[in-house]
Amino acid sequence: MTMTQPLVLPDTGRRVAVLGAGSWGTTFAKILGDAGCSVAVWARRPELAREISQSRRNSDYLPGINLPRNVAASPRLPEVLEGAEHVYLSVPSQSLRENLRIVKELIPETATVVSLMKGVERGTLARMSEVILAELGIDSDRIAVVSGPNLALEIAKEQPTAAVVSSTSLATASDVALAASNRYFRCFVNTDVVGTEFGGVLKNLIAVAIGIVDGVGYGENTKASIITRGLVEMTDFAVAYGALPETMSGLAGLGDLIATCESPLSRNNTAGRLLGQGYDYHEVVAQMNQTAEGLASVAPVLELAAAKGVEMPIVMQVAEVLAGTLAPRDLAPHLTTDTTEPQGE
Ligand SMILES: NC(=O)C1=CN([C@@H]2O[C@H](COP(=O)(O)OP(=O)(O)OC[C@H]3O[C@@H](n4cnc5c(N)ncnc54)[C@H](OP(=O)(O)O)[C@@H]3O)[C@@H](O)[C@H]2O)C=CC1
Ligand SMILES: O=C(CO)COP(=O)(O)O
Repeated sequence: MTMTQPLVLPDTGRRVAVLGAGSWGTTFAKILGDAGCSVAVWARRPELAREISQSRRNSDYLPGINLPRNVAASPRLPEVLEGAEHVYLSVPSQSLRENLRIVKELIPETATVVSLMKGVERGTLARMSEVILAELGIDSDRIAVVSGPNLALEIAKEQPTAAVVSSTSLATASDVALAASNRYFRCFVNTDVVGTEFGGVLKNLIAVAIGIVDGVGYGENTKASIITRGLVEMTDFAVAYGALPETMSGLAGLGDLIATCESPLSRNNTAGRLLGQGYDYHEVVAQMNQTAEGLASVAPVLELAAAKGVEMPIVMQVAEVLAGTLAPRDLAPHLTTDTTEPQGE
């Protein structure tokens, strides 16, 4: 049996930690490393930690991508978190709370905690920043979220991309944006945490709808109709929860909606396409070997929408397709809940 080596990092820049070595955690570690940070990654599987540290590769999630030398990984949380100024979280949303309970005592007292995730917790209906606040009990000014049109593999290939960093503290958002901006990744800042987080959650649901109609074989008119009406649903919902409408027409809303709905790299889009091709929910879950957050977020988003009286006919129909009560081919025409009356756009 090969022993896991201790974490060795060049002392070149500010020390940061990334928890989660999937496609986004690893890509974000590369972003931070290429921005000059010294990056410790937590990979729960020792063999993956070894590959990242020794070969500077993550062949499971980012085949063909080389990681910079200031990125190293370990399966041992204490050495990953030691001295971290920023802690970036990139595990599946539904597992965040249990993971925070494990790492709580290990997070340095003054560290900024940054969510890279795009989901809502089932049961509590909490956004990821709310789960962080509840579990860590830290000042909300020490929490930031990152969102935007950020398909991991494209960024890992260093294709120019923009993102939004949001925090209740503009100083915290700016500090994270500085740490995470490099020649191919540019971070903008805002203080609309609600809008920035919900943008990432909601576009996943519309991307599932797009995948469904794609799988059925419908064309561009159908998809453009769903994207456009989907943005209305996203905006109505987020604004009802206090988001600014301009956040939804920016990178974290429309920007991410376009990227996710257009790309076969999107796991949500892919899951939808499988549904549209006739696979049922369980078959789709079994075929996905990466996180498709939208599948778990549908129910909590519809609960949140109902609580504010927001109508979300597209998301509702995604839920029905997932439940097997609506045929995928019947999703597209029903862009409104009421077909007896003409509706304003
Ligand atoms: N991929 C992308 O393009 C983007 C993703 N995001 C968001 O980032 C978040 C993470 O997604 P992504 O990296 O893509 O997902 P992946 O499926 O690629 O990776 C998931 C990671 O979490 C680990 N993991 C799985 N289950 C658990 C658990 N119960 N406890 C601890 N760790 C666990 C996996 O470990 P193991 O390998 O051992 O299973 C893996 O390291 C999601 O919220 C997603 O929406 C945001 C922007 C872009
Ligand atoms: O959030 C993403 C792009 O911004 C990634 O989308 P998927 O999770 O659907 O792959």
